[in-house]
Amino acid sequence: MKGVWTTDHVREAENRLLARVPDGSLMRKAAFGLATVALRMLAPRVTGRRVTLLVGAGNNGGDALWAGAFLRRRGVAVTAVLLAPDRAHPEGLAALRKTGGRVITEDAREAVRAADLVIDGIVGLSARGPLRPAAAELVEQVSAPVLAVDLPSGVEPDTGAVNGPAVTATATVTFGCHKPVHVLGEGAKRCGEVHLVDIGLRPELGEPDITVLEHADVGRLWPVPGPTDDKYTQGVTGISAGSSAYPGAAWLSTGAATLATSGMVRYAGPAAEAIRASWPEVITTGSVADAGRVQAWVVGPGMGTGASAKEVLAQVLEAEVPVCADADAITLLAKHEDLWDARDPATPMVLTPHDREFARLAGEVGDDRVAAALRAAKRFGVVVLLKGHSTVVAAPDGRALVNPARSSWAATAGSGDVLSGLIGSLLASGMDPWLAAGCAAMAHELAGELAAEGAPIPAGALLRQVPDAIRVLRAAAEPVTP
Ligand SMILES: NC(=O)C1=CN([C@@H]2O[C@H](COP(=O)(O)OP(=O)(O)OC[C@H]3O[C@@H](n4cnc5c(N)ncnc54)[C@H](O)[C@@H]3O)[C@@H](O)[C@H]2O)[C@@H](O)CC1
Ligand SMILES: Nc1ncnc2c1ncn2[C@@H]1O[C@H](COP(=O)(O)OP(=O)(O)O)[C@@H](O)[C@H]1O
Ligand SMILES: [K+]
Repeated sequence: MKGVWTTDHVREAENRLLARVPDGSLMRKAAFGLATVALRMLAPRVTGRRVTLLVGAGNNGGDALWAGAFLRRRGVAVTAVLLAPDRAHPEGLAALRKTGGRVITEDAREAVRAADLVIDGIVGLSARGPLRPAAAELVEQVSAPVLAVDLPSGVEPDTGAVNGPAVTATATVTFGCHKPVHVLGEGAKRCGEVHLVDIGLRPELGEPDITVLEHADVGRLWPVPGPTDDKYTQGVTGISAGSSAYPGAAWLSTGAATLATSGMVRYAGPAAEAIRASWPEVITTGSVADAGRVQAWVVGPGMGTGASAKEVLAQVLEAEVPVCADADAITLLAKHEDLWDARDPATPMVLTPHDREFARLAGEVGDDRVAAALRAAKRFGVVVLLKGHSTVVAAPDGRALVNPARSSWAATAGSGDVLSGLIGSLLASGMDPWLAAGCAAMAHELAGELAAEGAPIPAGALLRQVPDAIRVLRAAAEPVTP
């Protein structure tokens, strides 16, 4: 598991650390790590290569200047462009000048265009809003790889939001820990490869604000049948989905539950015949009332939002087993407040809205997706999985998890139905609902990646890769044999 800390918490931790280490040592450590990554990006030839530093008003620029001094000692031709000459970090500037680095304050276009590598030290943790026009104009001239200091300038550090001109980095060096920008939204895409440089901050940081699961974590958590298990003991998943208009949603969701875990799947709804034909191992009935016992329900995909769908949703909520409510079930819950009364608040529930469903339920998502999901989770007493390129999973107790996607191939019609089936089967296995949603999000994204291999895919292709995705996750959890 990887931890992520908000800028406020990073700053507090930095202040505690700064109080007990010699002046300037932290920045030099950070800059040395930055220079090391820069050298790797320049390799194999380093001497005589041209590195241009874009230097802003604060310590972010200070890091870039100190790194420039380290690079000079390795024979790199370093030019620093000072965007705020009066406020450039004095010690960093002195260090660069001492090593023979060139410093310019105007006519910087050529230095930017001719660079082999650009280091973005325009703004870091104190960044607010997009790049200012002068910086934006310079950044537009860049064609070389960009190494961002702490974060790509112009991106919001705590949300990853991009609301105007911002740097797109080839790689980003983060100091001490990961921050929200490195895992959230457009910002995460702008970071490129993220390198963590240890500056001794970890002991000062406390509990992370956001968790990012890794393949091995999910592989370890994935339910595996034991020698004494049978089809019931592993948990039975119930799927209440589909309609005559949308039988495919039922097919995708049921298929995902069938492929994700070894227990049993029951389907209840109007697509029973179609399900029987393609998933013969699923026990099908026409209605939730006749379905028999399940350990978790998935409800909503393609079920419609009329009176009969509302009645079905109420029955599922009254069953007092964990529920994953998706798609139309979310719209129904937003429309009919009385539906919430059908639910036992102590029984786990996962809601899986995309942005428009979220807006119906809890207002516009806004830039801060983690805060929005946490707010809704607390308000409704449920786990909220907010879909998108970075999936956010928030629990009512304040836990937040982010699953950053490596590609966007999963953004295709019906792929959300697959996700709900995965979550349902993990809930049925008895997994904590926050982890169930997080593990499902990762398996889902990985299945999409494996299926796509660089070309668009339908949701059915993503579904078929679920077993391979589970294999990859479980393999990551196995100890490496020498
Ligand atoms: N505090 C520490 O001990 C350490 C800090 N480090 C570096 O310090 C950085 C934070 O430094 P600072 O707090 O001095 O602030 P920054 O360097 O992030 O920002 C400096 C100033 O830039 C201006 N600014 C804000 N938004 C802007 C925008 N969109 N365009 C242009 N200018 C903008 C503001 O006036 C702000 O105060 C970190 O990102 C990291 O790079 C590292 O050296 C590690 C140690
Ligand atoms: N840009 C994106 N990059 C990666 N994954 C995405 C992106 N947009 C959406 N997804 C994922 O694709 C799925 C889409 O679900 P949803 O919007 O419910 O579609 P549908 O209702 O058609 O199944 C979700 O799992 C979501 O997280
Ligand atoms: K930066």
